[in-house]
Amino acid sequence: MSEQRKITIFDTTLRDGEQSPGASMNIDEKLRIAHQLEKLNVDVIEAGFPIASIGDFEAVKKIAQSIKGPQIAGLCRSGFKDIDRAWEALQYAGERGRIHTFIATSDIHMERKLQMEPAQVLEAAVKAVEHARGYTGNVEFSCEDAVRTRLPFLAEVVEAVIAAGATTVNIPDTVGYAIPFEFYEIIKYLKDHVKNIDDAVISVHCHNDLGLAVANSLAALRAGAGQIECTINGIGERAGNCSLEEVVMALRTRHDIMPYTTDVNTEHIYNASRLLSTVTGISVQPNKAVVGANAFAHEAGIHQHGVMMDSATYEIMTPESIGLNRNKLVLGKHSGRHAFIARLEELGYELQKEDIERAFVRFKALADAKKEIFDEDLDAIVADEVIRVDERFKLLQMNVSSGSFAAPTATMEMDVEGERKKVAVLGAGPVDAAFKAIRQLTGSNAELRQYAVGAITGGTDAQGECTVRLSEGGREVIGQGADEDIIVASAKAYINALNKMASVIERKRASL
Ligand SMILES: CC(=O)SCCNC(=O)CCNC(=O)[C@H](O)C(C)(C)COP(=O)(O)OP(=O)(O)OC[C@H]1O[C@@H](n2cnc3c(N)ncnc32)[C@H](O)[C@@H]1OP(=O)(O)O
Ligand SMILES: CC(C)C(=O)C(=O)O
Repeated sequence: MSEQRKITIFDTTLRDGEQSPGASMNIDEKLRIAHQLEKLNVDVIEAGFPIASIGDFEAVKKIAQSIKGPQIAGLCRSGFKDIDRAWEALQYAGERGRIHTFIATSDIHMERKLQMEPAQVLEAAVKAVEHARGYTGNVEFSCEDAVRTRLPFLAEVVEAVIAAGATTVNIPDTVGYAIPFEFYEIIKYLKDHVKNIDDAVISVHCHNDLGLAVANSLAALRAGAGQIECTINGIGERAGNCSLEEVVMALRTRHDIMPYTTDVNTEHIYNASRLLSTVTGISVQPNKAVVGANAFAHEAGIHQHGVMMDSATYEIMTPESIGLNRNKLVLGKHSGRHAFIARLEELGYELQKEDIERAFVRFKALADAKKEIFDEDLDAIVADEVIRVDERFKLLQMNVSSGSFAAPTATMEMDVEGERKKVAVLGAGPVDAAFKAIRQLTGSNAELRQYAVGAITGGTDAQGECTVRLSEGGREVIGQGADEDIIVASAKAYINALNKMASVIERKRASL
């Protein structure tokens, strides 16, 4: 096996990940995720795009102030205004602050989008890097749409930005077009043709439009790349990015043929995945590699028999290696605060005393209605009682009558921006009546794009979990809610989505 190489893990969940439709996070939510990334021990956290909005600027600043350990990056276009704004937020991370500036280099992007000549793009790239170097010695430059860029021009840009002071040069597959052999050749070409290539770390940033983001990233390492950009659960623009958990676990599991290491504490992967789903409302598909609900489940008799004899017969990694701990205390109505707090801590939640108390009261109420409380129930409780408390619209109480005889009616009482309001409304069904009542009370015109209901765990006493996707003025948000009563869960999800929409609109308005 050739020499060991440490790979830099650059997490962009809070920037490219946030570009997933509906994944917008507020400042507190971003900070919560950043703390989890700190526990994972990623090398770099890309915290946002500071010039995009006041909210994003504040989030990057707060993360730069609070997170110790990982470097903090902020994205900016090649214009000086973007770079200045990025550093204004990143300066709080001191030497750990990284300016990440970019411009597209493919013919289609230069001609059709930027309407710039290649020479102008080259000049803008060099000037951006030089300007960023005026602030920090930690500058990353990305050639957007590198995979569709003519290779001699790509090499020219890479050489020029390294000469200008870029310490990391990123080669993104912006549209997820590459296949592994080809991506290997692109990185190899740069290694062979760029004179000063060893003066910078070569990074890759792969999108998943063909489902090849992880494979392409691994191929690039073989050709000499030293940094992988990735996101938790693979979220990101369109089909998403290279998934952190997949690429890191591939490196750990197949270390026999890939002599590369990372510093990621993989035991925090499962909690990171769950926390992100809870915060964004974007759940993980059951068959998702590494973190899906079925990733360590065995259905077929032959498999079950094998696993009973030796789990390695059908498991190529252990659940414990990603922090999925099967040996846990069973929580139920006879459990006390000690076991409850211990479980929350195992799940990665660090809560204030008063948050724990509120969550515990809700836990006891749920445990009265339900035999066993699962981790997913605890996630829903934390989401409702801790993560979503500072909201503009709150459900106070509701009652819905429905059936095959009387017209479905929802009576709803809400706190709307500090004012107690009540209404009774008829609907085509109970959910329709509840949603109409919420719309009347909040005055919202958002369009309902998707409504889904499921059970958090098995059994008829399971909590119902609802997901609601709303759109308004071209913006899309996802809301989630959970409750033993699925109509109440639906109302909570709708209200959660309205709160997210309000905060997205407010952040955008503040930045204009
Ligand atoms: C591949 C990626 O993922 S890149 C990151 C994508 N992420 C985002 O876009 C999210 C954040 N973006 C935003 O909030 C907004 O797009 C802003 C604040 C950056 C810009 O908003 P606006 O000024 O309204 O411009 P808009 O988004 O409509 O158009 C983009 C402008 O940036 C220019 N541009 C695009 N990329 C670059 C670049 N790398 N360097 C310089 N200019 C660029 C475009 O040519 C266009 O310029 P124009 O306004 O002179 O025509
Ligand atoms: C700005 C770059 C890194 C990017 O997100 C992309 O090209 O997909």
